[in-house]
Amino acid sequence: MQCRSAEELQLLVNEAKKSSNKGKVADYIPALQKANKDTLSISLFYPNGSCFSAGDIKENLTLQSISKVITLAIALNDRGEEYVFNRVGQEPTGDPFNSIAKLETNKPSKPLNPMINAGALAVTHMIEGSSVDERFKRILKLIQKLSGNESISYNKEVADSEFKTADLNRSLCYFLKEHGVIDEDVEQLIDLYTRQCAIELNCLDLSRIGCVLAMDGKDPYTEEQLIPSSVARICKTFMVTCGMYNASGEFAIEVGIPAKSGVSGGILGAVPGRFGIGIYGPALDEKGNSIAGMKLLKLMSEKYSLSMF
Ligand SMILES: NC(=O)CC[C@H](N)C(=O)O
Repeated sequence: MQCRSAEELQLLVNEAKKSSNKGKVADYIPALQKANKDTLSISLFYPNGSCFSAGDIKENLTLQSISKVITLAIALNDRGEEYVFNRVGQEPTGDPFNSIAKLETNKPSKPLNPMINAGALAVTHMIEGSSVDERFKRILKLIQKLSGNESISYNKEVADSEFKTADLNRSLCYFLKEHGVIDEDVEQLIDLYTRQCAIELNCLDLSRIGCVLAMDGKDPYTEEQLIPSSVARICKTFMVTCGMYNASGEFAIEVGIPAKSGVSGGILGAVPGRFGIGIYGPALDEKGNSIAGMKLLKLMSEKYSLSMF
């Protein structure tokens, strides 16, 4: 079953939106505090090009942690599975996304998965290119292709704001450097990472990216294989096991679709073989997931039988 109309979707949005007041906009990246806590929008994009939406889907959001899925796809392409997974693990942590704890206790010392900050920083380090600009352009280019929107760029204010305050991420990098997981200049890596997190798009763009992932990496319009299907499979698997931080298990039970969230309040969803989802709801729960976005996905999963389990 699929969503029959934007009106039907709007009713679910109205219901889910009620939970926004229990959440809080991210403030550890100062520029994100400007977001409107009560916003909730969604776009669903189907392989035949049809799209349903509710809320202001043209409102922009930055990718934040959602970018980790895209950089993983590039690193797997650039370096191959063996290289990537020798340096980053494949297991959920049960810890917050920016935790440093398991880097010390896990032996050998490597990040447990590519969806936590430590793992994502190691993955971004692996992206090939002769300069930060060139590596960043490669990330941006893939996002433009996946979303079919060449005008996507990054929000410099958000990137600068995170760059100035990213001391915890710097600590993760120095730890990784000490243990030989990365070997580049930390400021340079933080520059690239904060730019990747600040890539700015809207729900519609996000839902198109989700649709390509749902269709195993193939653009349903052009039929171009934008990401190899084996890479798309790995990305979607990490989205299931680690995509919603330390709420991924509960999310798998309650919603049951591959999804990745970011602290901007974005959620990228891919319902395998069916459609892509883009959500923006900046009020976050205590784990950093969009509180109304999670509620909306739960309502949708129940109504449209979306769970893959
Ligand atoms: N959970 C997130 O979205 C985190 C991304 C953010 N840029 C950070 O590194 O802290």
